[in-house]
Amino acid sequence: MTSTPVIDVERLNLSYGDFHAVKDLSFQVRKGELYALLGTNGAGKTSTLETVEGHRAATSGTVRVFGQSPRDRRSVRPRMGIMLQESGFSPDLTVKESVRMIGTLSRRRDRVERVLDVVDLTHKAGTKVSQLSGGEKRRLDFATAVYGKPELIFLDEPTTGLDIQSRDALWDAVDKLREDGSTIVLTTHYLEEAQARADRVGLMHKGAFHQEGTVAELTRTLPAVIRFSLPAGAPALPLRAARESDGRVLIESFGLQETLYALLDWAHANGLELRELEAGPTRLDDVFRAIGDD
Ligand SMILES: Nc1ncnc2c1ncn2[C@@H]1O[C@H](COP(=O)(O)OP(=O)(O)OP(=O)(O)O)[C@@H](O)[C@H]1O
Repeated sequence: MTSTPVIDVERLNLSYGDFHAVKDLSFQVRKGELYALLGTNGAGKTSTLETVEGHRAATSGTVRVFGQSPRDRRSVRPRMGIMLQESGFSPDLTVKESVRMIGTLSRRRDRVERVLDVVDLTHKAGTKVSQLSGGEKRRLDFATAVYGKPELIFLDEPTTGLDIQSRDALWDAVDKLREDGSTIVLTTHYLEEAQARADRVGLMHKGAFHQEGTVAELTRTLPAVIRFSLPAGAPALPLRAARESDGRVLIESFGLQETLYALLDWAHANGLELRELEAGPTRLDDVFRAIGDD
């Protein structure tokens, strides 16, 4: 039996006065998935998520979370952890008091010490929020998502301002939550993080999905890219190529391996070095760039 999706959005519309911000949007997130809701600025991601989180009423359409309306806060809210871009902890509270407050507000059970350990703030337990660095504040925000290991977790730009060690630690913690069965909804402008971790991506533009699917499904629509520099006076290339503004050669290919064979054969036969050679599959960045202004 296929279980009820954790999130089920059907023909969601959101308007601000005359402005139609979200247009007939439908998507589902299944149990255990990491779903990345991505998009251009102003695409409608925040508006959509606020509705799914129960903070905003839909203009029309239906939103179900665990099969219920997210506006039914008493039953749905304790099951979701929301890491906002800023949690707004009181600056006068200590880190430990803030984490304890998450427990009171969320009505989930956990040990404050365990949560402090997960977000690596044990050594700052007695420090006031106002005295934390930007990265430490962000890790405290992350505690709202981790506390009580909720079934559904929203991560809004979770790694902004974090150094590489803290980023890795955050993703390790997310991986552990997923092993325990949590479902994750991620928004981020760090596309490489979504590329590496999302099971599926909903890519929004101007209130609707431009594309939705796995990363492979999204990137398959664009060719892979090969870049390199050639010495002056090199013979003409045997493949269709363009020149980038910095003079590097750019070749696009839907058959990366075959094209590379042809290119390397040609370079070898002509005794040429392809300097700064890069070749790789299309990335989510490229899919974003291809959205254009349509
Ligand atoms: N309270 C509001 N009143 C009027 N318009 C709004 C309001 N909130 C959002 N909008 C508009 O709705 C559109 C969608 O905004 P939203 O914040 O959902 O986009 P987003 O995808 O989260 O954007 P970003 O990546 O820039 O944060 C934007 O054009 C925005 O200007």
